Amino acid sequence: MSKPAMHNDERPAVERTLDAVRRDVAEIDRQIIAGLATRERLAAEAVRFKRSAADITDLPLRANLLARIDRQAADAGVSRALAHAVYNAILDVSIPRQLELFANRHVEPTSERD
Ligand SMILES: O=C(O)C(=O)C[C@]1(C(=O)O)C=C[C@@H](O)C=C1
Repeated sequence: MSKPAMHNDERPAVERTLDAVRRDVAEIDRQIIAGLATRERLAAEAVRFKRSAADITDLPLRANLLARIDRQAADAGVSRALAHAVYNAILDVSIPRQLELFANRHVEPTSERD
């Protein structure tokens, strides 16, 4: 896409309204939330393949994920600080949730007669 022509004061010649910018931001937020919902479902699905809680809290797994995120952030021009803050926040919620699902999977159903 070509850049809009600039005035001498460096503002775009065709100025968008703040409302238009906010609508675009809201659409990006919708996509982020939709992606997070899909990610949560996939993380829950991954629990089925875990043999122990340690498979979920595995530090090399987290380190590999963050290394991949670093590369993707660099390619996209996103700062490492933002990418790490976002993904550490995701994992800080996602891992305890996976552990909870794992624990529930391993609870034997109690007998109705007990
Ligand atoms: O890749 C896995 O095995 C997962 O369980 C997914 C996932 C993730 O949310 O990205 C979950 C927790 C791990 O520490 C790292 C990866």
